[in-house]
Amino acid sequence: MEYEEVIVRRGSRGRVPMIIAVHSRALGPAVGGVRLRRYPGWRDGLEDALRLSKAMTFKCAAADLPFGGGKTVLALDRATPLTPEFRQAILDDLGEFIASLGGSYIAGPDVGTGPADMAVLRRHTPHAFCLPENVGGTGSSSGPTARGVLAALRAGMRHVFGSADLSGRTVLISGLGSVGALIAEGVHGARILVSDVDDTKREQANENGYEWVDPAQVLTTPADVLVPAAVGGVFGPDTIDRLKVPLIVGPANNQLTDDSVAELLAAREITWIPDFVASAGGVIYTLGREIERLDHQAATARVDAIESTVDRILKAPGTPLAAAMSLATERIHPRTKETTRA
Ligand SMILES: NC(=O)c1ccc[n+]([C@@H]2O[C@H](COP(=O)([O-])OP(=O)(O)OC[C@H]3O[C@@H](n4cnc5c(N)ncnc54)[C@H](O)[C@@H]3O)[C@@H](O)[C@H]2O)c1
Repeated sequence: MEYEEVIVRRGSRGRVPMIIAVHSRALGPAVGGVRLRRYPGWRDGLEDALRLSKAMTFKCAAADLPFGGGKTVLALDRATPLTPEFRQAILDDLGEFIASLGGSYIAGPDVGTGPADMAVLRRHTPHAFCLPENVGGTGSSSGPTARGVLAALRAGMRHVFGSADLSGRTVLISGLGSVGALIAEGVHGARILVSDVDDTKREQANENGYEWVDPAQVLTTPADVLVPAAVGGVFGPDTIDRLKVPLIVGPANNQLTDDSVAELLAAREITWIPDFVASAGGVIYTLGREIERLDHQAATARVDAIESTVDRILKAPGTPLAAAMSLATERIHPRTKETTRA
């Protein structure tokens, strides 16, 4: 089994299956978000926990963090309404569960949970991060996530265009949400195109002087850089033929339908910066501040170091995905140096 520990427990208050998967602690305590969503059965939740905890190991290792990969899934059934009381009961159960692990797993927010839920866990255990600002946490991670994407973008620009200067370049941002809007504010000098399935964002785009692109046209609109900042699974064998961009870098998780798409993008001479590298700014910053107790400057410097990580990945042979995976793997399993005796 490639996982260090996988525990499934049913909470005594909420009676919801809670799955904590610890993929690896080779580099430090396992960190990973708490996913609270409905599943056909708890075994489907288990699959998610296994897949996502492994992805966290690689995300942390690629970011050179002293943490391993873990994940929690709280597998709701399809029917029970998620009332505030029920939510509280589930989180109290989980808080006790995490406390019983003695620090081998540290929880953060993920799909279905946020900083306020982490504050509930903190009543039971110190092993939760990304707390609201009013209880001493760093609050939303969107700012450092956007900062990390901009760092990755600079490295990508240098690789593709020979300069990180965005003047006269066209940047197309898909998803004008909390991260996408901050990226748009940060791409100084560029012509900015934005797109969102939420049509009410059109006004926000107009007010800021961004040009609007219909979501159906995103994959066929020519631009210098495409920034996926909405949902995953956007690049697959049937969609990438239409792309008219030389560089893709953005925060959206799991952008490729599967890893083999990285080869197809490379064959089309499109530079794709792996999402788990580009999107790591939030986790780097919040862990740094709340768990490692770094000051703002030191944690921000770590986020900015995404630029040199991407430089390194883009200089390595093979696709950027293969290079990022191999960088992470080297850190997780450093090759033991052979010693010879005289
Ligand atoms: N917030 C973070 O710190 C963080 C960290 C790592 C990764 N991410 C990932 O980055 C992405 C953006 O995160 P966010 O916090 O800004 O989310 P968000 O929910 O604030 O914004 C997402 C935006 O995308 C839009 N959208 C949804 N589907 C779309 C589609 N098919 N085409 C165009 N627009 C679409 C939504 O209307 C929304 O405006 C997500 O994939 C998220 O998982 C976020």
